[in-house]
Amino acid sequence: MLKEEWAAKRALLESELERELNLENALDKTLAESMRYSLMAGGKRLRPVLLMEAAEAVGGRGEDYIHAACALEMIHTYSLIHDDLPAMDNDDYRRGKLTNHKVYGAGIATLAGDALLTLAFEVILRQKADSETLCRVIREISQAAGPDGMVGGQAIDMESEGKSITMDELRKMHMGKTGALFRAAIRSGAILAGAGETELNALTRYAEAFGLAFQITDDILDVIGDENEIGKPVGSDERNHKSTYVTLTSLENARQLAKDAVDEAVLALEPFGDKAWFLKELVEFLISRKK
Ligand SMILES: CC(C)=CCC/C(C)=C/COP(=O)(O)OP(=O)(O)O
Ligand SMILES: C=C(C)CCOP(=O)(O)OP(=O)(O)O
Repeated sequence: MLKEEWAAKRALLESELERELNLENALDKTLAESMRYSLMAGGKRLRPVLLMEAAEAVGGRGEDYIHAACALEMIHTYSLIHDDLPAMDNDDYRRGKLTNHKVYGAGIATLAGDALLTLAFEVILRQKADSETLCRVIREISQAAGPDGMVGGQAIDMESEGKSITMDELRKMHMGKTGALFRAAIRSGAILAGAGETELNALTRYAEAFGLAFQITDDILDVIGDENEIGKPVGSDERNHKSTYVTLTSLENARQLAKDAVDEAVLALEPFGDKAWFLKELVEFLISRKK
């Protein structure tokens, strides 16, 4: 069952992330607390779970890749802390709690993000794998997080506020801002578990469709979601004058685009049969999610 498997993988992550954040030996207690505040605030842990499940789809054991999985969640959490800062989206709530800068101030919040990003690369070095494979995975993740991936997409996002952009530009922005890390998560899990080129290509196709379905759903939830359930403000895209799949088309159209992306993702998994059951159920669940 999807929920049980997801919960089991999440539990493993929670305890490993907890172990990584050693408050007692921290050079600066406030910084360590602020990193912990956001990292342990209960996200869905989608990216690390995807990494582990991609490994399972190619016959590996997800648990064996826990360090790479933790590193991804640290990078994702850093990006959320920075995304919420006054200089970016200026949001007050995230993961059902006040945003990091609302509690610790913008300076410490910026440093907490920086620290999680750098810690991620120390943590991934704990991952057992032959050095060539590990270097390949670190390259996947750093490229996805960097200027030609997440950071680049975020820059396009900021520069597009208040402007009308085309569907093509929107897709390009999201492929960087959100899609790149999902893609790196899935590819990294597959690479670590020894996927061949054909398997890797199929999972990359799944990853790209997954990212698209996730983003369209995020845009839809920003319009019709329940603030208490999603743990962050709704209507923020409109307030920040952002183009989304909903504003560029319509709610109905956005729903259809999300469904098409799910179909594409499921199709990409066909060669894996039952081994990819979790990835299949997850993407199907994704478009009906409430948070
Ligand atoms: C380098 C940085 C800061 C990257 C941010 C990446 C990211 C996916 C932010 C959240 O996007 P969003 O603003 O669309 O989502 P939410 O509604 O969750 O804030
Ligand atoms: C990419 C976007 C839209 C930011 C939120 O990501 P998630 O929806 O995965 O957030 P958490 O569950 O990790 O809080």
